[in-house]
Amino acid sequence: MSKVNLAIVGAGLVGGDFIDQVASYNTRNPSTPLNVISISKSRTALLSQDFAPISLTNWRDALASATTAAPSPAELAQWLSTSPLPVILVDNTSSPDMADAYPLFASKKIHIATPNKKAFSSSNELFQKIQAAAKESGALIYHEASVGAGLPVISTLNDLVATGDRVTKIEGIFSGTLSYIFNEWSPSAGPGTAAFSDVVRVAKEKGYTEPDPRDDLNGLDVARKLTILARLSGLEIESPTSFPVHSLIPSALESATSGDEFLAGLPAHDSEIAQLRTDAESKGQVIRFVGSIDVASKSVAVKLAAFEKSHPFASLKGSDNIISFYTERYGASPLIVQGAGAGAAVTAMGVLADCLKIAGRVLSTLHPNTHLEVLNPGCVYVTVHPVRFADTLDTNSGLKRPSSRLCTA
Ligand SMILES: NC(=O)C1=CN([C@@H]2O[C@H](COP(=O)(O)OP(=O)(O)OC[C@H]3O[C@@H](n4cnc5c(N)ncnc54)[C@H](OP(=O)(O)O)[C@@H]3O)[C@@H](O)[C@H]2O)C=CC1
Ligand SMILES: N[C@@H](CC=O)C(=O)O
Ligand code: NA
Repeated sequence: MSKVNLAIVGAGLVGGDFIDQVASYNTRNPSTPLNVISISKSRTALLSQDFAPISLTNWRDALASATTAAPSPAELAQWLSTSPLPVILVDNTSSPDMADAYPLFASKKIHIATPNKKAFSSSNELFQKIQAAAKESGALIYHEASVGAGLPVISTLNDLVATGDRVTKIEGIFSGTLSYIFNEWSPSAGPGTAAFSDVVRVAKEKGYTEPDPRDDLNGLDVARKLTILARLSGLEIESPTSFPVHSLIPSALESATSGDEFLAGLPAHDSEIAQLRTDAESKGQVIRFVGSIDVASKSVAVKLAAFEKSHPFASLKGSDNIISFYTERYGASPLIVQGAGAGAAVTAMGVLADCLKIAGRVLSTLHPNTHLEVLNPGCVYVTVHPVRFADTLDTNSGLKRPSSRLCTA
């Protein structure tokens, strides 16, 4: 057995690119393909019969004409628990209902790869339940793309923590949307001339924003990312609204009933925010939207701040994120991760890389010279070590059997 089944939920910007990347991966790796057994949107789905792989040729047309109702998370979990192969749920939605069902999926040993921040950044209770269910069943849960899209942010933090380094502070620009908006609106190269509302509209057109751009502009998306990183650094964060978060939503637009209504009303507020830019420029500074976690004082904050043009945050390009990890080992010279932090292709890449890591680790349990060790029993991150005594693989059942043969690896 060298395959896993993938159940994909969400086929929008990120999900669509993800499916295309899986199709391309399977073409390049025909002997070890990722078997896609379902693709669902909010209302309809393509579901495999008997877990046979779905053809990804023309999947968009097939999904557009599908009439099968999308299964509820509980129905999906029930079906996937009968999969003859290990199965990965790929949640490419931003749905809180999906996030709420992670404990159920994990309890059935359904592995999860996702860019959806909700499960790890909502209530601490949900976060704890997911960890407990994963620990109990051995389900692996990877969510690299939930912070900084495909950039290695979560894996870097986990490596720092797992190797015994002490993280003291994390700070940076965590929103691709807000990075793009402020890099364009308050450029380090010269005086900014663009209207704030125009730049927001282009950010949405480029696919950087959340499905509803207010989720970026209200600071909540950054707050969710900080919540995830703070929790992985060992801080107990009750929710993403339990610390100060700056919102860029004008108070008069707080009651807008849709993202489109909000965007239509935004130009009327361009001059309010332009004053901030004028003030910063008069001091030779630029405005950036930043997040910080101070581990020692347990303080987390999302804020607008002015930076000298020589500061690394001032010279970012496009939708780049920049994240600085200050730790005991790195001393005064922080470990910095920088690059595109939003967009369909780089986000889907992060999700696919997580699927490959899960597949590699799940399948390596079935191979003779490696085994899995859960580093932190409350945590879902694992590493692979060589073992001295090999297990033999029963190729019919796919189960490991202990063997007394000494492994030479
Ligand atoms: N865009 C980016 O740069 C980044 C995005 N992310 C995250 O990736 C995720 C996806 O974002 P994006 O692709 O932009 O969003 P989209 O709105 O483009 O796509 C969302 C998809 O999810 C489906 N969906 C929504 N709710 C449900 C549900 N309850 N059950 C089944 N399907 C559902 C939608 O179906 P339908 O079409 O029927 O509505 C749609 O196919 C989000 O969590 C986002 O935060 C993370 C990093 C970067
Ligand atoms: N809207 C988010 C997408 C990634 O999480 C962002 O702009 O960073
Ligand atoms: Na990432």
